[in-house]
Amino acid sequence: MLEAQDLRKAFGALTVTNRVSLEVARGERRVVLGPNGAGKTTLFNLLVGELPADSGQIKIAGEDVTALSMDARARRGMARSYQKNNLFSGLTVRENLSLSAACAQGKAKTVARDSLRDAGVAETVREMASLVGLTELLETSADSISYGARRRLEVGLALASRPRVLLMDEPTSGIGPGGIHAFHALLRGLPAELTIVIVEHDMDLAFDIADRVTVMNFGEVVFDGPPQAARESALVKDIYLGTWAEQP
Ligand SMILES: Nc1ncnc2c1ncn2[C@@H]1O[C@H](COP(=O)(O)OP(=O)(O)OP(=O)(O)O)[C@@H](O)[C@H]1O
Repeated sequence: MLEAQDLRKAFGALTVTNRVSLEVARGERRVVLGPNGAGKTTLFNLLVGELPADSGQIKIAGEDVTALSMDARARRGMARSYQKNNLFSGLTVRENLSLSAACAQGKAKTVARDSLRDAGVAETVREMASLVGLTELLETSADSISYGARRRLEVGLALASRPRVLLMDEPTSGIGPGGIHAFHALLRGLPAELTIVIVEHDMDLAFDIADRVTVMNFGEVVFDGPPQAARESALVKDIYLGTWAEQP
């Protein structure tokens, strides 16, 4: 469903992703692990089209999207939920979800009460709120809900476009053990055919949800395999203990 072939990106003299290839099957839960600065966020930026790759190729469902804009990739089913807070804090949960659904359905030209009351938009909002466990909080302002609920709302916003591929950058960062538990329940409740790629720092959490794990270090993929193999890999352990050094 999502393929990257030999992606490379440099900022000046600093190469931040190099020879990155991955292939994520339809419905797969892929976790991308790696220490700070390994290039995980940059990889996401390349995949969604926020950054152009210097070289390499990206495909969604077999179609080459490397030259396409972020919007064009979104129309082909790519969505991303952000590490940073990306909500309209003055608006309610319902209004946030409605705006996202109206945009995704091309009904936001006159963003106003009319588009937000549209039956198709309202239906999507109901569905997404239920998927991310926010039905009870629909009328609450986004700045009054807990941090964990805000993170779930961000996922809801990304889902409102009914993506085929969802990229999540550290969706559980800073939400505490209870929030993490709720987030994992949310992940398990998402449609089985949705392809999900998650950047996650915590290995145990990653192993709990991953079908397959990709480990990055110094901008390169250094491991790609099932969670159990990642858990047993001396290389992966070394990277996490900080004793692995880049080979010349
Ligand atoms: N726009 C930019 N200009 C210059 N350097 C950048 C830019 N964006 C990222 N970098 C550098 O690229 C490297 C990889 O950063 P990136 O954010 O992709 O890593 P990461 O694995 O997501 O790390 P973290 O877990 O801390 O978010 C870092 O050294 C970072 O400083």
